[in-house]
Order: sequence, then C-alpha cells, then structure tokens
Amino acid sequence: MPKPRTLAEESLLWVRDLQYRLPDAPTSPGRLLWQIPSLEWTPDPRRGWVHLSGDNGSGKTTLLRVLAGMQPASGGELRWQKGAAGQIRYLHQQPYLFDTSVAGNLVLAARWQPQRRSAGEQRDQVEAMLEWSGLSEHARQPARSLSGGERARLALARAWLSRPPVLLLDEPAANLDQAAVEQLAIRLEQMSQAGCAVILSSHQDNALSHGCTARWTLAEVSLHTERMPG
Ligand SMILES: Nc1ncnc2c1ncn2[C@@H]1O[C@H](COP(=O)(O)OP(=O)(O)OP(=O)(O)O)[C@@H](O)[C@H]1O
Repeated sequence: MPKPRTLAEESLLWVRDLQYRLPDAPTSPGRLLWQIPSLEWTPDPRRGWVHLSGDNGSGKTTLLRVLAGMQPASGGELRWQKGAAGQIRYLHQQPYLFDTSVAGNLVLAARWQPQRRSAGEQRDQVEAMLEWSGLSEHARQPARSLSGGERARLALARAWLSRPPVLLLDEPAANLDQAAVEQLAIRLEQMSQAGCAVILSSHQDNALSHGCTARWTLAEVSLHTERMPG
C-alpha cells in the first residue's frame, strides 16, 4: 500500500482560516485587516516568484511578517514544510545594515548562518556574494555610505549568502530606478533557479510583476491568488 502523503509532501506553505486584526482596545476584537480561508503554495520548481500586491495599507507588510513568523496572526493556522520551517528570511523595505564595511556585513552573515562553514568556505561565500551583488569595488567602503540601490543589493546578498529556502521581500523595488529593478529581477531569477521560494510585495507594475509565476492580491480584506500562464 502506498504511504499516505503527508502535509509536508503536499505544499511548501499551508494556511487555514488565517486572519489578522489590528490591535485595538483589549475588550474589542479590532478591525479585520485580512483573512485567508485557505491557501496552499508550492512554487513551480526553479521558476519565478510570487508577486504580492495591494493598495497602501491593505496589509502586505503585515502578511509577510506573519508568514515569516515575526508577528502572530489573530487566528488560524500557518505551516511551512518541515525543511523550510525556521529558515524563512524576511527582508525589510529599508533593511538594517551593520555599522561596518560592505564586506564586513557579509562576513557577519557568513559567521552567523545556520549551517557550519569553515573559515575558508566563509571567505569564499563573502567573495561570491560581493561579485554576485556587483559590490566588489565597494568591499571596504562603510555600508552606511552606500547609495540606496547599493544598500538594497548588499541587503539581498547578505540574506542570500546562507541560501535560505524561502525569502520574503518587502517592497524590494522601492527607491530603485528601472535599470536597478531589471537587475534585481535577474538576481531573483537566479535565486529561484537555485531553488529559493520568493514572495515579494510591490504595488508597482514593473519587471518584478512581469517575472512572477503567481500573483497574490490583497483587496477587501481577502487574498486573491492567480497563477500566471506559462
Ligand atoms: N500595530 C499596529 N497598530 C495599529 N495599526 C496597525 C499596526 N500595524 C499595522 N497597522 C495598520 O495596518 C494597516 C496595514 O499595514 P501594512 O504595513 O501591513 O500595509 P501595506 O499594505 O504593507 O502598506 P504600504 O503599501 O503602505 O506599505 C495600515 O493601515 C497600518 O496603519
């Protein structure tokens, strides 16, 4: 008899009756920001990302933070596949950079990653991420002196260094010009081809919306999902 398929084999993300209510007076349940009766998501293998959109204030950041486990939902259930649970990385719209050099930020990420790496491997990872992000020339520069676009690249490289299975990006295109958004789309493509499941929020129509394989839209307190053809 075939073994019954377990939840973990079914989907990367599994959600039932998840909802978020805004904090309110202790006696009142608070205004419902969004509710998701049912959602099961497994990205197409090595292809594209989820584009999460919605009007300002619709709750995109809150949803990403709940998915990342950084904020509790008001109710419902949320489960990540066993191999991904505990390894979900969330990247803030204005990521915090450590007050050290560009390379120093990557060195710290290499040192604190979940997997153990030798000193030589960590050095290789830092070199590879400097090159991947196009920041090799800036390696010794203080991270705080980078431009907005360069800061965003460093933050992404720092998150990607440890190859998390899931990456949640909050408005990664904010403050980027069109060329930088197109470069970001290329990097995201590489990440998804390497097996990383990406959900990113954006309220703009740009290279990030064109490269997605699914669109999730928050509207009227609900999440509407649509799979892109192809
Ligand atoms: N702790 C809180 N207390 C009260 N209201 C909150 C709290 N956190 C979030 N909100 C409200 O929840 C709503 C959704 O916020 P959220 O940042 O998730 O939206 P968003 O879709 O990401 O918005 P934007 O596109 O403007 O970044 C906003 O109206 C916000 O003011």
